[in-house]
Amino acid sequence: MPSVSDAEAIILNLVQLLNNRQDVEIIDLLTADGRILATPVISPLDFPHWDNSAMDGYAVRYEDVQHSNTEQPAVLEIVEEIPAGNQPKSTIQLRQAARIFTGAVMPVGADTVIMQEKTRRETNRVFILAAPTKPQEFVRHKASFYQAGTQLLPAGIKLNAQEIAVLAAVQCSKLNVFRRPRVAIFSTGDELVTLDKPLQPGQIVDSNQYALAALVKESGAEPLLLGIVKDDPVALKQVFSHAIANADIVISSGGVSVGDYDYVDQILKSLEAKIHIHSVEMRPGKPLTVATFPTQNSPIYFGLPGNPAAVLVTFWRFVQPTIKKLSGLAEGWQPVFVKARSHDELRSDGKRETYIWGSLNVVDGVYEFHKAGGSHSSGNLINLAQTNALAVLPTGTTLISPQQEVQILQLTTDN
Ligand SMILES: Nc1nc2c(c(=O)[nH]1)N[C@H]1C(S)=C(S)[C@@H](COP(=O)(O)OP(=O)(O)OC[C@H]3O[C@@H](n4cnc5c(N)ncnc54)[C@H](O)[C@@H]3O)O[C@H]1N2
Ligand code: MOO
Ligand SMILES: [Mg+2]
Repeated sequence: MPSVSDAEAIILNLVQLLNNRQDVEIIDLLTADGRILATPVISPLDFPHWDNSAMDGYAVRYEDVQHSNTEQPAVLEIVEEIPAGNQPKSTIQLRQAARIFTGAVMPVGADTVIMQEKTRRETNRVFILAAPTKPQEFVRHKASFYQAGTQLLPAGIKLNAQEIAVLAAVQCSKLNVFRRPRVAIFSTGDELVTLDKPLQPGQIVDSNQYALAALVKESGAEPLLLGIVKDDPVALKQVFSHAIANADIVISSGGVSVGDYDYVDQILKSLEAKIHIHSVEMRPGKPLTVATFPTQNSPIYFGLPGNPAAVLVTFWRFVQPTIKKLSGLAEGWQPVFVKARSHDELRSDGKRETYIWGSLNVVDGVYEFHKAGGSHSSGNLINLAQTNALAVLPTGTTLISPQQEVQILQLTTDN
């Protein structure tokens, strides 16, 4: 049975990245947040586009004001007023200044701006009450932030507000992003019903389908919901075939253990799948199955164990990084681990790497993990609500005492 880190390496090695030519769509900038840029962006514009003032004040020649102070202020003639958005008309000569405002174009001849708080004005003259600390003070020079023609944004980054602002500033209204990965999801089990049906004895709601749909969307992919499939090899094979043909990743839950009605293994064999993982040394999630198929562009198949907590834990640990890596993200698709102080005692039998759900908070600037109250059975989904972290006890560790340090998997979808 592979360890969790061996299983992770096997899985991430199976990922075929989306292609930056075929798997691209053109979208409007207003809908770009959260998408992954497929083509680098180069702009023909310099930033700033022209020399401009960083302050409301006066554009001057440094040589005129370098020795100014309150006792002996330089006195300059104001020859022009330049609000933002206007093109200056005059050239600033010796002992001249232009009234200027933040963001306005610097006039030719001036090289320095004096903020208005360091000046006194009398009609068309300005007294400079303090020398600038250096030549060119408060001038934002053309191309000092970004030079036209160089790479502005690389491919493979996730677009957030910062990048969208940059793209707007360079007038990029349409852009190439990777299409969202398609993830087929189905649940297996004769006991499962949709949530709108009255529950008969022995039946439960197929909550895994809802959990997985939300997880897939949070990871930036598009879920293809294939519903509930009975524990029937014929029906299962049909849904498997449809899923394989229509998705980049296929996820099923249930039916991967050793019970008489756990048919997944049998179906995979009949589809000539290559089974890469059959079980993992972890709790919950031991019977995780991972396979690929002998088709071109085979999706990666994840047979997640049916227990609701096992579904979430194995998704966070293995499926989410797989989706993110496949989606074109150049980096930052790996799970994020942090160290925290455990508020509670955490226990494991030490036989498998154990994931204990709870919440991660910052207390006095230090991460603190609180174990969720209630049962930590992998069949219990109730106390998973309101959690945001998993404490990880490696194989061989049986106890983490209160206040002891513990490794935490953060359950953020963003990074
Ligand atoms: N003899 C053994 N029995 C089990 C083993 C084992 O090693 N030997 N492993 C246990 C572990 S660990 C897990 S995890 C489960 C995995 O079971 P399956 O993947 O075969 O899943 P099922 O048997 O179909 O269901 C398990 C459990 O989860 C509930 N379930 C299933 N699907 C859903 C759904 N869509 N929504 C909500 N709940 C679901 C189902 O009713 C069962 O209670 O096997 C153990 N047994
Ligand atoms: O692998 Mo499990 O421990 O019941 O989820
Ligand atoms: Mg079973």
